[in-house]
Amino acid sequence: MIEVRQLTKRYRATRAVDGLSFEVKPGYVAGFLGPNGAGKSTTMRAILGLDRPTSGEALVEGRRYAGIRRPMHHVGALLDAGAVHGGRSAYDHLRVLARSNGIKDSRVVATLEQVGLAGVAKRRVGSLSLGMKQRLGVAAALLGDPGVLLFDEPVNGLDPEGIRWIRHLMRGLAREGRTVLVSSHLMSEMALTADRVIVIGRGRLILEASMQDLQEKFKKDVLVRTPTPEALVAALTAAGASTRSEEGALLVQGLQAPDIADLAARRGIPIHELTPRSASLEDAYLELTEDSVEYRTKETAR
Ligand SMILES: Nc1ncnc2c1ncn2[C@@H]1O[C@H](COP(=O)(O)OP(=O)(O)OP(=O)(O)O)[C@@H](O)[C@H]1O
Repeated sequence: MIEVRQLTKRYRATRAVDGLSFEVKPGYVAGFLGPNGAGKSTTMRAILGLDRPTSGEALVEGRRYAGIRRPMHHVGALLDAGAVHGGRSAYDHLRVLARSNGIKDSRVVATLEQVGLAGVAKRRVGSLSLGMKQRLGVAAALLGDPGVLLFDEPVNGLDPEGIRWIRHLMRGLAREGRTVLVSSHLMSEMALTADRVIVIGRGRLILEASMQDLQEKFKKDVLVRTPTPEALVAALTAAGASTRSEEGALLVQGLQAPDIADLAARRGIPIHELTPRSASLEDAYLELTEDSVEYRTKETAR
């Protein structure tokens, strides 16, 4: 479980995070979305005790990170996969981490297997490809078998095979009952991975919802074609729907497609096409974060 409560982090004049509250429960992958500079990394750093909140708090399994003894047993994170000591072997890199948290060497072997790096365990970290470094970062996060996992932009720079692997891994971790928080710029990526989304902009919460509710919320309208639009508009308006015309079709809001069909049938109005339309998730996301992006653009232009 992750609990972020009224979290604020200020850097001089910048409010990187501004009174942000949300929760992630075990058994779910939560997608953490927001435009550049929205405050995602700062929030994750606060959860991991790497940044001190100006006010508010971020708790992992009910405790502040700093108060957790041997934290790798409780929370694992993949932040910047490139930021590892290049001179050590993959095995030694993990062994140093493991020993600092009282984790047995046998666990190092097991996690190297789990992430598919057993064959390159003796290779220097510096010589590994970006995809392999990403897997090594994941191995480090999993070492202590933690209940909470944070991934900051894990698919950045990965090839399609690597992306599919990470997606699969995160879903599997949630299925095992772990709490997974993953940041991304891409709603389309999150649609394939996350059960819930937390969207932030300018350090504030814009939306926290299940992926299903988000899709429902952005159902746009129903496109209807009929040879007798006047009769249908009158019937729909009387039923409380709103309509507008576009390129020979009617766009109807306020009634679902089956209700429109039933209504038309009752009145003997012929229907030639009936198509429910929803905004793509990417469009929905852009609409949600539009204001925050504008704000940032103006701010940097100053
Ligand atoms: N150490 C710091 N010193 C000063 N300002 C900072 C620092 N870290 C972050 N910021 C500012 O805080 C804001 C939030 O940054 P943060 O990196 O958390 O956003 P983000 O959502 O992770 O962005 P991105 O998607 O680009 O990684 C930005 O305006 C950033 O410039």
